[in-house]
Amino acid sequence: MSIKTIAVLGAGLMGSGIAQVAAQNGFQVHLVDLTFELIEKGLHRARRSLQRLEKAGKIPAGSTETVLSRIQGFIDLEAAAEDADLVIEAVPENLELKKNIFRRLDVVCRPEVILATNTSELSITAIGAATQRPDKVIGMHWFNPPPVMRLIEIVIGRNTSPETVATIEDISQRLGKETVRVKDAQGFVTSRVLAAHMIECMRVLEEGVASIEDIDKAVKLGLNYPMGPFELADYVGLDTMLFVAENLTEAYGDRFRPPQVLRKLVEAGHLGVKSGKGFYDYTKN
Ligand SMILES: C[C@H](O)CC(=O)SCCNC(=O)CCNC(=O)[C@H](O)C(C)(C)COP(=O)(O)OP(=O)(O)OC[C@H]1O[C@@H](n2cnc3c(N)ncnc32)[C@H](O)[C@@H]1OP(=O)(O)O
Ligand SMILES: NC(=O)c1ccc[n+]([C@@H]2O[C@H](COP(=O)([O-])OP(=O)(O)OC[C@H]3O[C@@H](n4cnc5c(N)ncnc54)[C@H](O)[C@@H]3O)[C@@H](O)[C@H]2O)c1
Repeated sequence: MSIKTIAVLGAGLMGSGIAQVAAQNGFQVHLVDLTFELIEKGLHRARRSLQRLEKAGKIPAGSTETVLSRIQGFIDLEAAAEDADLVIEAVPENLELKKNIFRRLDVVCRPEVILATNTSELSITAIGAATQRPDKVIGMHWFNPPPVMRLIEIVIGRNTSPETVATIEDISQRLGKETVRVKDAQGFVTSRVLAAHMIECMRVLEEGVASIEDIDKAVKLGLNYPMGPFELADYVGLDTMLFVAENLTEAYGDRFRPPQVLRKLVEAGHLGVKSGKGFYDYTKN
């Protein structure tokens, strides 16, 4: 099947970036969120990113608006998905929400359409089981920011077919990304390893070993990571990191138990860059 139109569900941090990358590579995109205001916010993020790429000469001069014109906003999931050739879901990290959405997609999408999820760590097999096409359900795990990060982690559910894997590898390549194949184990490779690193850094903070700023500086300059753990947690979203840590704890035990400092920030509504405050305060500049 030739893939021309991609429906992207969720216009948040990830969905807006995924929609942008798809549009940059010539696909028509149906971008879905709960309100047109949220879709506008996502398109604004994509516009700013495209302008950066244009300024750096990474996309042709004047192409920002052409790329954006390939993205159409929808608040009706069924209307967005019914003529899509591929669906990529990027709604919040909640298994029941994702299963419910996949159930609805299964009713409305043509039988041959692949349904991919950008989940950070939830079970692809469980999401697939909510549909009558588990062979066409797959994890397509992108990284933040999607226009810059080079990898898509392809997560193969228990019933995902080899044809589905091959099609998603091909599409990922057409989107300019490298891929790795990973089994459907909680946290896959990247979220499990990242969470272990971040949680240990939060424990170091809680034990009073060093300040937020000095832990970030140590990891950046001493270990050569592009961002310190607290900068990165704020960037990814503290709510997402808490969901990931809770689910990893259920799968692997106490070593992933979410530190209090993370839980309290989320309870206070401080979700990182997207809410204006997290480990750092972004409202000051
Ligand atoms: C939890 C989930 O399931 C999985 C995840 O997503 S885990 C998180 C994965 N992501 C990471 O680990 C990100 C770590 N950080 C980084 O790689 C880098 O800090 C970064 C790429 C975000 C920014 O790079 P950095 O050098 O720190 O800053 P900056 O100079 O602003 O950006 C570098 C280049 O990227 C570009 N860039 C950064 N963000 C961009 C965006 N959103 N859109 C377009 N271009 C962007 C900049 O314009 C710049 O381009 P240039 O080299 O041509 O000037
Ligand atoms: N933030 C990251 O760094 C990152 C990286 C890789 C994967 N992920 C995963 O991607 C997914 C989305 O994360 P995010 O950071 O973009 O979250 P986000 O909160 O920024 O965006 C989620 C969007 O989905 C929308 N939404 C909620 N219910 C919806 C529905 N029923 N239909 C359509 N849209 C709906 C929300 O309004 C919101 O705009 C999660 O599964 C997350 O684990 C996140």
